[in-house]
Amino acid sequence: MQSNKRPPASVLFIFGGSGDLNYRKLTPALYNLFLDNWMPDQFAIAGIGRSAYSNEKYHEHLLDGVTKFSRRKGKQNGHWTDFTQHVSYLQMDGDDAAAYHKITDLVKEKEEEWGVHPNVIFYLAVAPQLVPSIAQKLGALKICGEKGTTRIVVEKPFGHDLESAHELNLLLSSMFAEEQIFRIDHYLGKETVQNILALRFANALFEPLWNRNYIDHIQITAAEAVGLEGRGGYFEHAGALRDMVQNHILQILCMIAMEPPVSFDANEIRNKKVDVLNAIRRITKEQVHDFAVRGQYSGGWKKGEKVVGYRQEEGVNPQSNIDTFAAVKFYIDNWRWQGVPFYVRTGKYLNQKATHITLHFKQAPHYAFPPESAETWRSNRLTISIQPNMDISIRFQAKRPGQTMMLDPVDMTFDYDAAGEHAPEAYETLLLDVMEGDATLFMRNDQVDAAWRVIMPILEAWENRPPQDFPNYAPDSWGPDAADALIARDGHTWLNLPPTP
Ligand SMILES: NC(=O)C1=CN([C@@H]2O[C@H](COP(=O)(O)OP(=O)(O)OC[C@H]3O[C@@H](n4cnc5c(N)ncnc54)[C@H](OP(=O)(O)O)[C@@H]3O)[C@@H](O)[C@H]2O)C=CC1
Ligand SMILES: O=C1O[C@H](COP(=O)(O)O)[C@@H](O)[C@H](O)[C@H]1O
Repeated sequence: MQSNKRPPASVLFIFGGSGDLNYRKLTPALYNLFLDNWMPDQFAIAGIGRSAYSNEKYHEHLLDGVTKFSRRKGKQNGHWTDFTQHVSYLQMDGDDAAAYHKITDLVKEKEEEWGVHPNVIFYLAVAPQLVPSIAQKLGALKICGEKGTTRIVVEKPFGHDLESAHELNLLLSSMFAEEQIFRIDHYLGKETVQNILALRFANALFEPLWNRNYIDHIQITAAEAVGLEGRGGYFEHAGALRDMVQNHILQILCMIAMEPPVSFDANEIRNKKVDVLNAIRRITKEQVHDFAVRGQYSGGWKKGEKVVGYRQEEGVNPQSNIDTFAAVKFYIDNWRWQGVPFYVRTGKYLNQKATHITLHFKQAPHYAFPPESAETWRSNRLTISIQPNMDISIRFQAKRPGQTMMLDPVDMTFDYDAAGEHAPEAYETLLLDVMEGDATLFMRNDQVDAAWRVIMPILEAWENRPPQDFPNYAPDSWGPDAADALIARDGHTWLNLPPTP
């Protein structure tokens, strides 16, 4: 094990300790931090839920999740028993104020055992409608007044729309200081997303090109091959625009479009990002059909397996108008990006899992080669692949070896995959940041509001005008035809990268 500068003593309460997110992501991440020697010397983790579990049964349940979902794929589970010495389960109803003494009792017990006052972290991995009720009860606990040492982590979606997000922000800030509130967006913890900052701001090479003078347009794709995975009840109240665009995709867009930060101070980075959100052109509800496309998958075949359509999924209204696909064209009205379209798209049951950003450069000002020398001469592009491929690739024209002047596009690629299973998962990075009190990769209240403001006209237009053509795309496709038309109107096509061999 390497020797790391580790966070101070911490007690972590996970509301939703019996839920899916903890099973698949949080506990595997915490166990990896433990194996990599990043957990504090003194720590305790308490999962909270109404379900009944003995500690022993709870550990078994969590180990199952670790074996299936950890990046280590079940390797090094030999240290599991050591880890579970720190993990317990508290059966309680988050709506029952009388049960909250269980929390203060555990903190007190650990304080006495360790002889220090620990960080107390409340991770709210529960449905969004439960968040206000739990937050209110936590706010009433005496330990929550202790600024700096008590933190609350709120999962996405943060609110349901601009108004509810605003209310939630008001509620949280009436009980916690801003530096105690960690609004999580797990995309910001991904290694390849963080690397966007390194690529842009540690290299002078790209800066002169990174603007409207050289960039023709930008595409961001966050395609998912999976469907609902049992989350119909949640998705029916969300939809792809809320689930992915309002948060993950707009955050990536901010990192691509933001101005260089003066320092890596949390507020400096967040200021630069919020400037981008505030500069995104507001469209009216009437303009929405020119800028946004929605889709919903039908039943069909997915990699040789028969799957049901969205409206037949469990927990879904058989007449549902919820979007499982969304594509939007954004403009950023500022000096750097005037006139450069940013096309973004996301969807469930698409042809493959692929998250990537491509910057398509303008054509060379004068092309002296014979027209037949190349298939296309607008082929300069920079691709940042976030997942599952993790690489950065520059495409340019090169002479085909031989006696004639024929050109071919070639790729120069940096493979981030080399770190393989050693690269930390997003939730590892973010949980460590919470324990250390570093909010750089978390959303500030004004960022959340600004992101909602960007998508509200689209949400409102979609809610008021039912789609006439749902379902409108087949599983294993790249979404509805209208999404191709959205970008084709401007003379472009979506870039679908070939799958990993
Ligand atoms: N799952 C995922 O991949 C992702 C989830 N998220 C977000 O994480 C949050 C949780 O999602 P997920 O884990 O999938 O949801 P689940 O439905 O799997 O889990 C919900 C959890 O909430 C608990 N719960 C419900 N009611 C109460 C109550 N009254 N008191 C105490 N606990 C309660 C449930 O426990 P019990 O029934 O035992 O009470 C359960 O542990 C959501 O906001 C979701 O959007 C974000 C990104 C990805
Ligand atoms: O937040 C969410 O993200 C996942 C996709 O996350 P990824 O890390 O696998 O790309 C998405 O499936 C889910 O619907 C959404 O809530």
